[in-house]
Amino acid sequence: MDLLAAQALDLGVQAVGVAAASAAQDLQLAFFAEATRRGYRRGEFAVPKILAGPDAASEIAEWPCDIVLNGITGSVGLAPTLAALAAGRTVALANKESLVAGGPLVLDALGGDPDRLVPVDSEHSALAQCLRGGRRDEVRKLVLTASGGPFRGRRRDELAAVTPQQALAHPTWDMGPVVTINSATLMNKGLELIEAHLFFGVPYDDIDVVVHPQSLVHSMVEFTDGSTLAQVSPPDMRLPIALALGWPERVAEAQPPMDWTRSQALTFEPLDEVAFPAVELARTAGRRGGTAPAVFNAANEEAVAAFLAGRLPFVRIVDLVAEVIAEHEVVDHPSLDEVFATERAARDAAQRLIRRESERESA
Ligand SMILES: NC(=O)C1=CN([C@@H]2O[C@H](COP(=O)(O)OP(=O)(O)OC[C@H]3O[C@@H](n4cnc5c(N)ncnc54)[C@H](OP(=O)(O)O)[C@@H]3O)[C@@H](O)[C@H]2O)C=CC1
Ligand SMILES: CC(=O)[C@@H](O)[C@H](O)COP(=O)(O)O
Ligand SMILES: [Mn+2]
Repeated sequence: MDLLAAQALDLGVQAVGVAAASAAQDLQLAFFAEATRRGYRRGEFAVPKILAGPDAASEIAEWPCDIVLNGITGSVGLAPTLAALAAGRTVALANKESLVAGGPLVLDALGGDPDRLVPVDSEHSALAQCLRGGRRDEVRKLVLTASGGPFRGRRRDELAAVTPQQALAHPTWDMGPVVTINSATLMNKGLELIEAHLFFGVPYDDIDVVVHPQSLVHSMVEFTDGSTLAQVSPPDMRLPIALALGWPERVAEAQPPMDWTRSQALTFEPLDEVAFPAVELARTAGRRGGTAPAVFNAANEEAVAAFLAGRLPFVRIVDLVAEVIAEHEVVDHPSLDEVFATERAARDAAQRLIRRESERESA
């Protein structure tokens, strides 16, 4: 809170949105405390408007600006994405879950201008850069790279007892807890597979996933003449964020480049689909379309929260998502209300399975 207040003061931020009313009060107090600490007097600093509540992020997303960067975790980011697009903004999208949950609704909201949705996710930024290298009818496939997470190389039976602390130790990226657990289960790559299909309109059959432990090649595009273009840079989000904010222009010195004077290896290996079935599950949900991807994501969000709270074993995360999907009757071409209702039902179903699992464990 103190850091946010200090940053808001430094940047002269006009408005801040927070989910909880108590957080709004804390932020206001932190803001005035920081201004006092700096010796500012009334009138010497701009007081940002602090919006609170479940609609705060959507309200902020509608504010007049050049571009909205959605860096919220979870499909709770869908409403702000849609609000920003409806207000005519361009959206730089880190929040992949909003595209997965509400894909066709988000694409419709672009009003025929695909440039209003710009990828921030490192793989999709890489793909967008590589796609500049040829015409769309020259693209044979997209290749998404995956670090493989902290448990790369382990068999399924070796994953049974892994702890949240182990799963949170990502080998190459420093990220928030949900996306980090998703990287460990490979659910992140499943979400990114659906995200790539929606961003670039490439069929699921033509999107591959390959494990690349160094996270230096952020993704690749293979063209019909046999050429593959790869985007390479150190694992650092400053580059994709800067590129998204300035798209299609590059921002000079966005981050330090690769050091090609140093010996280093770039390695690639196939994904172990038995130990990590998340990508195949995502492919099935994505191909099915309708509400299936929203269920995939919502059930996963619940399972990840339960794993982090010590209420669900790691290997059960993906199993549970598969079970919730199996129970779900897909609605084709859902409205926003139908997406929300589907998500609620998927979360309830996931919670029931998690409770049953905990009861079985404690019996
Ligand atoms: N970190 C990375 O390198 C990358 C992240 N992404 C994606 O970006 C998104 C964010 O990831 P990351 O930054 O790592 O996650 P963090 O956990 O670090 O940050 C998540 C942010 O979401 C906010 N948030 C959560 N719920 C709500 C809500 N209901 N209303 C408003 N804000 C909310 C949090 O606010 P608060 O702090 O107030 O809780 C927090 O600022 C995810 O979708 C992730 O997959 C994609 C590529 C790379
Ligand atoms: C930085 C970023 O874009 C993350 O989504 C990252 O890709 C996670 O890495 P893995 O999912 O490949 O482990
Ligand atoms: Mn990514």
